[in-house]
Amino acid sequence: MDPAAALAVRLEGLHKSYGAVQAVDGIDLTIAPGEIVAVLGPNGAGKSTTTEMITGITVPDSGQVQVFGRPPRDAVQHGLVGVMLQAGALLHDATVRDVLRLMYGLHAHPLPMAEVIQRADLGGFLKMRTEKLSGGQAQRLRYALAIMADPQLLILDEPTVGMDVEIRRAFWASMRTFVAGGRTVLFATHYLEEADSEADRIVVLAHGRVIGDGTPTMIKNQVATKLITLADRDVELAELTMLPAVLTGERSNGRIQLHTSDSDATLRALIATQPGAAEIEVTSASLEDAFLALTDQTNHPILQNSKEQR
Ligand SMILES: Nc1ncnc2c1ncn2[C@@H]1O[C@H](COP(=O)(O)OP(=O)(O)OP(=O)(O)O)[C@@H](O)[C@H]1O
Repeated sequence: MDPAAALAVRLEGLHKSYGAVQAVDGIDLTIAPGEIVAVLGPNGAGKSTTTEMITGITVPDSGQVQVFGRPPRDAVQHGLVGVMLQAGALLHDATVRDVLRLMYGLHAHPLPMAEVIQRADLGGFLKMRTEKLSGGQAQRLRYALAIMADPQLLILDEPTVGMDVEIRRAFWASMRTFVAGGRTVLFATHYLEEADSEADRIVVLAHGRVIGDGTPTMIKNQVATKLITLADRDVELAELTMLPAVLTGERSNGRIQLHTSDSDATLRALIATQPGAAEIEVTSASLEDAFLALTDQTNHPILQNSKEQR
């Protein structure tokens, strides 16, 4: 058997640009069957472009994509892949039931319709027209369409956008039971918390490249960074950026901002070595800030290969 067929997803040297924008800039990634993988990254990191290439919707400029050892479109046609794209178009002027029936006919071996409706929790609004659905309801319909073919690999691009907290929780609970039998899931998200609670592996993308790949705990330690700010007087920025665990330092609105991966270590050294340091504050950095610090800090991927240390 082709060894690639034993992998759910294999990406090799993937590149895709749109004009001057390098959306995906050399991604290598393998995903084994049964893995639940979150692709985490800020806006424009290349998450959607990557998921679109895995589903065959977007063709890479260079590099290879294999899904269960097949070209992506082939895998989709064989019902091996279920896809839920961000804001995927839903048929207009039709009810939820109409959409389900229409799509159901396209699959060779679909799940029983009652199971699709129950798993996506659509029972309460089958007669509603698609244009009247709330953001969260539309997402549940997209989810139903994704699982309908009884796929081995589910690809979900920011599946919980527009869902309130309760629906989000129910969605993930349903998803967990659906994949419990060993299906593979790849989902894109902006939310570290969601990646942490739902995935057993997190791949971090920034600027179209993989900058991290590991367990949620490992990635959380890397991206859940802190921001230390202090008055911009009687201290030297260059000296502060040399303190332990500091990732980046900059001046902003009359203050100095230090991005740190270990605020305790940075603070101890700051107090010990900088008598002029004043008006010190420590806050949690936003995920966007953390990504920026991680990608600014170095030109080479700093977290890569962390998977091997799991
Ligand atoms: N069809 C397109 N035409 C032109 N540029 C595009 C297209 N699709 C994506 N891009 C650009 O490629 C880059 C990567 O976009 P992509 O949507 O893959 O990122 P993302 O991580 O999914 O972002 P988001 O979280 O905002 O959806 C961005 O700069 C985006 O503007």
